[in-house]
Amino acid sequence: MRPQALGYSESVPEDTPASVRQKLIDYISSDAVFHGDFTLTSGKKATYYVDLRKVSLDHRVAPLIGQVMLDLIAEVPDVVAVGGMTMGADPVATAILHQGAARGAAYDAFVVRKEPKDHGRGRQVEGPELAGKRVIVLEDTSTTGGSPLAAIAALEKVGAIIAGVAVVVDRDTGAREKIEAAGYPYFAAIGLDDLGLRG
Ligand SMILES: O=P(O)(O)OC[C@H]1O[C@H](OP(=O)(O)OP(=O)(O)O)[C@H](O)[C@@H]1O
Ligand SMILES: O=C(O)c1cc(=O)[nH]c(=O)[nH]1
Repeated sequence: MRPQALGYSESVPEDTPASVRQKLIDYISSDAVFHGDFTLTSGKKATYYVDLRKVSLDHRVAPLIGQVMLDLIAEVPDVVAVGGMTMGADPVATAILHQGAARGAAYDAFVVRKEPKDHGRGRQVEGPELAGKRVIVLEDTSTTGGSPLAAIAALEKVGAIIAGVAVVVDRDTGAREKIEAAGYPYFAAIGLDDLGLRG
């Protein structure tokens, strides 16, 4: 509720999608960008690393991620579930699930294991049954696009229909091109220019 005592309720700004996205960019810039020499999952070398786990597991920032990602995928029709390759995608998926529920949007979440489980039910995709269902594959940070393509292979094996790939931070190093060339729409919430990381 807005404070009545101010007497100028018109001037108390609501959060807008743009202001929420800017808050997220600020948190990522201050808490999740590390400079140095890094080896990436693809084996490539890099001079900075976006450790999105630092913010996707932070109670102040996870709700912002959920809201920004909901806005990013809002126009993709008939999507019933979101998720991706564990573990970077996992907190992003649950943020969407919870923020979506708060908005009345019914997205379930799923987790794709890096390898099928070698006991129990032997599943690689955990969560709801996805055969014949449209899903969005999530990524926290995307470099080559190899991880979402591996997640897609596992999802298609269980009959899911891929409606697109949505990433929080895109490093602009070929993931979009690779995903689109494979025939999937690619959505990115935040890029190098937003984070002041472009060359
Ligand atoms: O676009 P790509 O070249 O596939 O690289 C990006 C992937 O690398 C990171 O995961 P990582 O493999 O470090 O695993 P983790 O999420 O389990 O930490 C990140 O979370 C992405 O999933
Ligand atoms: O390519 C990667 O492995 C990678 C890059 C990055 O900036 N952040 C991350 O979590 N993974």
